[in-house]
Amino acid sequence: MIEAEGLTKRYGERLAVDSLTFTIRPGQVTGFLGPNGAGKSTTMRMILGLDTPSAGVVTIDGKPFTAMDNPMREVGALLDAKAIHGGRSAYQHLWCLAQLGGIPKRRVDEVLELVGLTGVARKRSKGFSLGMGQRLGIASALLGDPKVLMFDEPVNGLDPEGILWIRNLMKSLAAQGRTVFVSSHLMSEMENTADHLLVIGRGRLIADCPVHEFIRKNSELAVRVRTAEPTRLAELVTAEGGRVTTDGDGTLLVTGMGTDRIGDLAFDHQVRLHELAALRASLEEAFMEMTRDSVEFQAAVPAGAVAPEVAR
Ligand SMILES: Nc1ncnc2c1ncn2[C@@H]1O[C@H](COP(=O)(O)OP(=O)(O)OP(=O)(O)O)[C@@H](O)[C@H]1O
Repeated sequence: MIEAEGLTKRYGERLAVDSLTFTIRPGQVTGFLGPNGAGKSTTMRMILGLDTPSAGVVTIDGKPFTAMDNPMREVGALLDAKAIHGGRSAYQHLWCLAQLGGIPKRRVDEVLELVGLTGVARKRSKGFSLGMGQRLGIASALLGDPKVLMFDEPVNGLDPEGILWIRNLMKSLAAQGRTVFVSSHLMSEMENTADHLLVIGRGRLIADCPVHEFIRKNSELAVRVRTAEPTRLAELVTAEGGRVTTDGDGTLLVTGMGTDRIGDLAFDHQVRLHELAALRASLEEAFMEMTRDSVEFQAAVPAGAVAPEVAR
């Protein structure tokens, strides 16, 4: 478990992390979301004792990182996958770390196997692809078999297969009862990986809730309706307080009214329906909506097509 209380980091005039209080619980994947510059890496560095808080405290299983006897066995982290000596092989890199942490040699083979690098373990890591580098970074984090794991943007630049692999790994680590804390600015990725979300913007806590609750609270439900009589149904829905927009082929998009009510209305007035589907905004949309005011670098974004999903 990771617990922060009033965690604050100031760089001169800049308040990078602003009085964050949160608890990251074991047994689930907690996604750490925020736009660029929100303070995610700074927070993670403070958890790992790599940065000193200007105020507040953060502990891992009740202790500050700096007070741990053998940190490698208690917490594993992937902060910067490139922080590896290119002249060394994956095996040498892990064996050096293992010796520092008093970890037996067989564990090096175990983690190499776990991340799928056994076949290239003796090759110099200089020739590693981004994905292999990430795998090696993850192997280092897992070396001490720690209960707490932190990954800063682990899927950055990975191909779909690598992303899927990391996603499944996070979930299985959480299912083993570990605390898994992972930062990302890929909302769609968190939607598929995380159980719980911590959202920050400009260093401040914006949300701390389960993923499904985040979506429910931050996205308006819309309903897509296809009918042989769009004009008539639109009138009926509007008369009952719903809001209707139409697209070119006569499909209605209704907000402010759920599928049950629309279906009943259609039935009562004998309007034939061809499709009635609840849509919800993706996490991406909910996140952008929520952090709209806290984005450090705003760019003009063209009004994009909504890519809603059918509600589960
Ligand atoms: N060593 C530093 N000195 C001065 N300012 C810093 C330092 N490290 C971070 N900052 C500033 O603190 C703020 C938070 O940065 P941080 O890297 O923690 O954000 P982030 O959420 O991880 O962003 P990104 O997604 O872009 O990595 C930014 O405005 C950044 O410029």
